[in-house]
Amino acid sequence: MRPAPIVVEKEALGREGADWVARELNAALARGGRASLALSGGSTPGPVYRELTTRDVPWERVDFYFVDERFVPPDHPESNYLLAEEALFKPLSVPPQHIFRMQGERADREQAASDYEKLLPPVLDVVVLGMGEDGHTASLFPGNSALQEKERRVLAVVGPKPPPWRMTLTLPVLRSARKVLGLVSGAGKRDMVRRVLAGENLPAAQVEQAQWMMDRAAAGQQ
Ligand SMILES: O=C(O)C(O)[C@@H](O)[C@H](O)[C@H](O)COP(=O)(O)O
Repeated sequence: MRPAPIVVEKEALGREGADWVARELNAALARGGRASLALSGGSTPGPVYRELTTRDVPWERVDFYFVDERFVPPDHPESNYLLAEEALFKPLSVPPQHIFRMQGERADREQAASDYEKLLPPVLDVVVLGMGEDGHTASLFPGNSALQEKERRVLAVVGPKPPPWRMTLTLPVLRSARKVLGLVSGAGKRDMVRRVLAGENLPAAQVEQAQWMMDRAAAGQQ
């Protein structure tokens, strides 16, 4: 069943998002062993990542993965890795062996995607998603054939959001994740939020277990 969305003040999105992720990571760690956290890019998750660095989580037991990556080098301003590195990995001093990066600098995009499949755990514990105004999530864009993928866990795709070439987890991976937080902010996404929550045939609506968390503007409350 699709969880009811959580609506918070814009300034509280980072804090509430971080509380949610920290709680679910700790719940996953309470089962023993390590926990996996997969990160998205875009503008909305940054404040959540920064807040997370102050949360009480045994970070040395967390492995970091990526939901998607743009085909740019890891020090490029458009790199999702760079965002996570600055907001999360550096402040937490995460050792490199706990960071599983999508290699956006590779020329052979197909090979880079299939290499990443080998790194992914069978099931991700916690996933952070965003959503675009067109209803995309991860780098799964409306109308793209990647949405039909049933076998491959990671694909190289071309999308309308620049930079166009991207690597993305596929729906089977996202749909099998234990906990998914979808972050949305701004009035520009209001219409799409409504359609996704109504279960229309849009990429973001396919991840049915996602807990969407948004500010009032995205929820159409102001
Ligand atoms: O790397 C990316 O582009 C993404 O992971 C993408 O799916 C993003 O989460 C949404 O486009 C929302 O992005 P904003 O938060 O910037 O609106």
